Amino acid sequence: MPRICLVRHGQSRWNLENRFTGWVDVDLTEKGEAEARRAGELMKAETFKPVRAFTSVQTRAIRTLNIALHALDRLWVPVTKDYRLNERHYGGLTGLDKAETAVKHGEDQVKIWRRSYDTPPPPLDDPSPFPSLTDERYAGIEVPKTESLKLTLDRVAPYWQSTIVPAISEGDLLIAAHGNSLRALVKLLFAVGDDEITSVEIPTGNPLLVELNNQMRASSAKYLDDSRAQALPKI
Ligand SMILES: O=C(O)[C@H](O)COP(=O)(O)O
Repeated sequence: MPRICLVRHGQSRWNLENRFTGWVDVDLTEKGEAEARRAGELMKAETFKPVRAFTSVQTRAIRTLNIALHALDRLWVPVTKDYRLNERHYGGLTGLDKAETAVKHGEDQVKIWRRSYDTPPPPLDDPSPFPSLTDERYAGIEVPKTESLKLTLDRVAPYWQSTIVPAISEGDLLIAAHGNSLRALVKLLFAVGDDEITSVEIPTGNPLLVELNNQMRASSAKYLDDSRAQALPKI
C-alpha cells in the first residue's frame, strides 16, 4: 500500500513566543531542530524510506525536512518546494500574541479564526509590515491577504492532485509542512466534515504515517511518537 508521512515543522521561534505566524518566515528554535531530528529517527525506525519529499517555501518547514532527511540518511532524495504547502495566511492576526488577542477579542472569536473551516481572520493591512510575506519567492503569485482553512484547502488540494499523487507509485513520500496546511490535507485524505475538522490538531515534529487506498484516501494512520500523538479523525 502507498505510504506517506506528514510532518509539521518543529517548534518555530514564533510558536515559542505564541504569535500568529502564517506566511511570516521564522526559523526553528533549538527545540524545533531536535523535534525534526527525532522525526527523522522515528521514520528510520519505521523503515519509512521516502523516495521524494515535498515542502513549502518557508524556512521552518524546509529546515525540518532537511534535518529529518539527514537523520534518515536520505538528504539525496529529490525535494519539491511550493507555496501551496505554506501555512495558512493569518491575515490581520499575523504577528499578534495569541493570548493577548484572545483577551482583546474573546476566546470564542479567536477560536473561530483559528479553527473554523471557512471564517478567515480579518485581512492584513496593505502594504504588509512583514517583508517575507511578499518577497521574490512569491513573484507571479497573488499573495492572499488572509485565508480560512477552506481557502488553504483550495490551494493544497490541487497541489496534492497534480504534483504529489502522480509520485505515489514511486514509493514512500514525505511531506513537511505546517499546522493548517496539514489540517487541510488531513481533511481531504480522511474525508473529514467541516464541523469535525475544527477539533483536529497536528503536533509539531511528530510524523503522521498514512497508508492510502486506491482512491487516495487514508486506509490506516498513526503518529510515530505515541507520547505526543493527537486524536485522529475516524477512517
Ligand atoms: O501560523 C501559526 O501561528 C501556527 O503555525 C499555527 O497556528 P494555530 O495553531 O494558531 O492555527
